[in-house]
Amino acid sequence: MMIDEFQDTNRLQLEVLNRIKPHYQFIVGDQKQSIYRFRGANVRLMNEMEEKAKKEENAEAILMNENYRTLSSIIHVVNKLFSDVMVQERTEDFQTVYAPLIAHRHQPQTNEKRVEWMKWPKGDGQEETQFDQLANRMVAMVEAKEPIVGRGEDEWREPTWGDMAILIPSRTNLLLLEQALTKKNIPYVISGGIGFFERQEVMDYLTLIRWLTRPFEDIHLLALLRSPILGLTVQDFFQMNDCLEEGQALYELVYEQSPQWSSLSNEVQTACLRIQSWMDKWIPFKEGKSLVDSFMELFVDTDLRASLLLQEYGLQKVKNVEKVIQWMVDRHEVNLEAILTELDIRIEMSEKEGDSEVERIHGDVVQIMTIHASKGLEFPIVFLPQIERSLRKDSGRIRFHSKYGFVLNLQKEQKELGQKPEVIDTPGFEIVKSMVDAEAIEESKRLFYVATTRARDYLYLIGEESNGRHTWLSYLNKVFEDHELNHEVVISAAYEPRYWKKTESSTYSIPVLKERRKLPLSLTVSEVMAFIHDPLKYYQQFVIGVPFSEEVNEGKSSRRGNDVNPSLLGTLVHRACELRDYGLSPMRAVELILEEVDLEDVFIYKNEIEKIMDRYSEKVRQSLGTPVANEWSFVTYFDGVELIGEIDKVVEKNGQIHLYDFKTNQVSTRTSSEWLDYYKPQLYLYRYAYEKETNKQVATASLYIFKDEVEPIHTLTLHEKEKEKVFAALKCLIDLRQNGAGRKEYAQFSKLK
Ligand SMILES: Nc1ncnc2c1ncn2[C@@H]1O[C@H](COP(=O)(O)OP(=O)(O)OP(=O)(O)O)[C@@H](O)[C@H]1O
Repeated sequence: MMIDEFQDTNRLQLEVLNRIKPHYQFIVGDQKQSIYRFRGANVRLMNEMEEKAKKEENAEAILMNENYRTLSSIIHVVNKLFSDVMVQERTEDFQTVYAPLIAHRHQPQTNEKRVEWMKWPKGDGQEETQFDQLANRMVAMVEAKEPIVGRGEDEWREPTWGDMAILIPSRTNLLLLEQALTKKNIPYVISGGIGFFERQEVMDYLTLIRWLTRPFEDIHLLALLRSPILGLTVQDFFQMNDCLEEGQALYELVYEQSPQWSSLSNEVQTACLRIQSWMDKWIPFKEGKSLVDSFMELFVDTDLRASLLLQEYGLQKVKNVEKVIQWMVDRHEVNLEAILTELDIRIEMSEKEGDSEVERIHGDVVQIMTIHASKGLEFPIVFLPQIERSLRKDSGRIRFHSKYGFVLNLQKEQKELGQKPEVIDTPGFEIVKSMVDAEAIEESKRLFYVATTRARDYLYLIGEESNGRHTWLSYLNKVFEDHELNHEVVISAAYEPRYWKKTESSTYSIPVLKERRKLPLSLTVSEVMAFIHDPLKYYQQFVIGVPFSEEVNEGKSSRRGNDVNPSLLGTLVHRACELRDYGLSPMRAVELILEEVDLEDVFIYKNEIEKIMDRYSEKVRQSLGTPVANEWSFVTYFDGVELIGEIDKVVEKNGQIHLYDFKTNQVSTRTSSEWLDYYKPQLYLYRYAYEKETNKQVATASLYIFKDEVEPIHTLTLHEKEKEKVFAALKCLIDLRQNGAGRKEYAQFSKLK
């Protein structure tokens, strides 16, 4: 049995191994890289295993400290640093002994320094952050075409963006880093597994819950306005900003309909009104029937559920939100704040998860990932920011230790204001706490080791000057003084702001996290139709996912009294026509389809369907031709994008293929030729799809309008110009979607239409 990455094993896993009792075990691991303590990994096990192998007769421990990855001058620094930081001999079982690496890869010039350290001066009023400085340095490298990088020892070349990786200790300051890179036009991509809590729909729902707990806090209010639930753009925010009076809070503008509103666009006003209506209903938040019901109701009320269902994999997305709702309910916490606190801890944990199953990105872009995610990977140039970051200690007030049992330190609630709170404290608490802290410190050293050893050719470290203890910066400072590292490390000067000039040939747009999450684009034919007829409405419905309010109203009013639901009627008629094609009598066909659905007002539907079916007589059907397919559904490709649709009927007549799109509910508001005009783009797209997928030529594509008693068939007359226009519109739509265009861009198309 062979086991790799053994340093990340926990006791239970080891127990499983012991029970399997393999005849031969081959275990590989590196104590220095044990970084999954939060998930139960136990560095002691590797230590124990090593000791055992040394002692046992039929076992052997082999030290593998040859390094073929990293240039020798970096290895020298790493050796000096970690010989000092880690121990030479263990005094505690969770410590890591440092065995120096033996460098096998040598650089072209022996005395060239390959580790750089930027001591970023601390200053509150400073305009630049360490991330800006890091970005300047990156641009400088590409401009100056150094340091050269390579594989092995013989091939050397100039550095490119794709050679660089920024490894971050956590995602906390990711936004600052992204801003700095964007400002300098540096192309980048964020890699790493997207955890459950980072899914767009889950984040959107949580944005809603966060707002619910603190509706007057700008950050939560802004997040909600910006989320796809309300979908305001940055431009909208500028508009709101212009509108704000001095000293006025954002919530005052949003929650109070004032004369100021007249200078806000309709979109912003609508968003504010929607948020106000939620405010009236939901705040202060009271659990109604049950917490789960309230959470679900909120999901529905805000239209988030409906808008998810309209999206691709809609049902899956709804299930994901329901899962997070269940997760919150299962906390059994006293209030929303407490649930959110737990949630933040959970998210903080999952940030580290992602392991090394990170797909490598191809292309000339800088990669950003957490150090945990970089494990097992290597990059020519590694940038390590925030080395001043202090250790995050576990703040738990109740702990368990195998020797001391449960220990705790809890404050009782104050009986009266101003009274000193009573503390319940067990004697072992401080001892256990300091032991756990010591373990955390050791793990933090190992994380630093993992980060530095990802570099093949160059290592750049940056951190704000600080006096924090147990920080990576403090280790560097100490070793630097003790070992005169200045022969091996460049102490970097501050680089002036530099901007990468976007050249015309540069094809890389900056892929942001949101884009990486995007599923491959697929469009339905009816979606394309919606865009062609009203781009702005399309944006609202398909991009933001909010149904048009007037449409919602219309939909409701049209179902009043004895009216039938037109789309259901359409479906039923299609199905009945299909059954007719299979040879069923008209009566039997109608009977069967009505049995399939459970309808209250079945007679009204029956009546309507029969009226329509009368017109789809035997004679009519035969005149159409021999059926090839009913409801022929397709997924075809156009410009690399999926195009999805369904053709009601395909027939063959005199050796030629004809396509029909049945229209059962078109009423007298338009004439048949107006309907044809309206549906032309759809017929062009159907022709395209059928020909592309079957390699057969289509002779005609027609609408079959049931309510047109005189002449139900309306055939598309092909016009090259018209066809070009339809596909040009489709291209525009693809372009807008792929570039994440906002309301403004769609609005422009509305004007052009
Ligand atoms: N014998 C060798 N000769 C030349 N190159 C080698 C040799 N062995 C490994 N390498 C190269 O060294 C690099 C590191 O190898 P590998 O990923 O197997 O090491 P590792 O011990 O798993 O590293 P880590 O645990 O630090 O991630 C790779 O680029 C690999 O191609």
